[in-house]
Amino acid sequence: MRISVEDLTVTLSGRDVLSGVRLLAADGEIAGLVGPNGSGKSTLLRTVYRHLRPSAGRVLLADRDVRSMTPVEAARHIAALPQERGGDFEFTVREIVAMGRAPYQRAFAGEGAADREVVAEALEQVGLGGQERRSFAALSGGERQRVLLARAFAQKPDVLVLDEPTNHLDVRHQVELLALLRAQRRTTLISLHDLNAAASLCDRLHVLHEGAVVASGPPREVLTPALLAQVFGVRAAVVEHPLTGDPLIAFDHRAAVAEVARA
Ligand SMILES: Nc1ncnc2c1ncn2[C@@H]1O[C@H](COP(=O)(O)OP(=O)(O)OP(=O)(O)O)[C@@H](O)[C@H]1O
Repeated sequence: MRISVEDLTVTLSGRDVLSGVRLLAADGEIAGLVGPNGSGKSTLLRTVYRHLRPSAGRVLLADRDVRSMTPVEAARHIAALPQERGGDFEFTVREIVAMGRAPYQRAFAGEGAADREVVAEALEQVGLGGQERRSFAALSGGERQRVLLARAFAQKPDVLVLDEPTNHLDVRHQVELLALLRAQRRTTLISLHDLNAAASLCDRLHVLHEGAVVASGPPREVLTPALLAQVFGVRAAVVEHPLTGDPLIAFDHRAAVAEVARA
């Protein structure tokens, strides 16, 4: 299901944190949001999953404004992995993943066999099969991230909205997560700080800078040395990845250090 963001403005504490943002994730496509700290990525994602209300513009899922949906309807369509956490600490791994099935259960009806199957499958997908009884509070940051991702998968949404899902993950789990997202073939809007991960995963990238989209397109067209200098303030070469052929950004860490030293 396609997500389109139309002329979105979000005002927080009297300031337009996003202004006139337009972007698209086509059906089945993985669209990446990249941009420096504070550029508005989380604000945009929060507005897509209805945590924030736009002051102008709208977010459409296919042709429907997400604000016109009931909470249950929205939860059947959109699953989010937000950056902020909390409130989940007294639960086991399985209980948290099973929460993803709530939008499909009638009040007090509890879980059915089909729900149990979906929960088990989601746990397997993130490599947490067999760990159902562990307490969420006792997990590492990366394990928690994978539990919350399994909850989003268990929701069986049309659209996944993921805010920095590779945070806390070691490199193997990062690679596995990206492979899992590719294999899902589900419309996905994802923010990533790791530009090389974004270049390899995303069909389309949207670059945010100071609350506005400054470039959109396939990673190869968007991630140019000029854009990296203008938007991120870094010197970098963009070469071809020797194993995959994806664009590979080689940052000049010495230049960055030299600039910081000069400032
Ligand atoms: N509740 C709020 N009230 C006022 N300003 C806010 C609020 N939440 C975020 N902002 C501001 O909005 C801007 C964008 O923040 P946002 O978290 O969307 O950026 P981001 O691109 O996700 O950043 P990061 O890469 O650091 O996670 C920042 O300047 C931030 O200080």
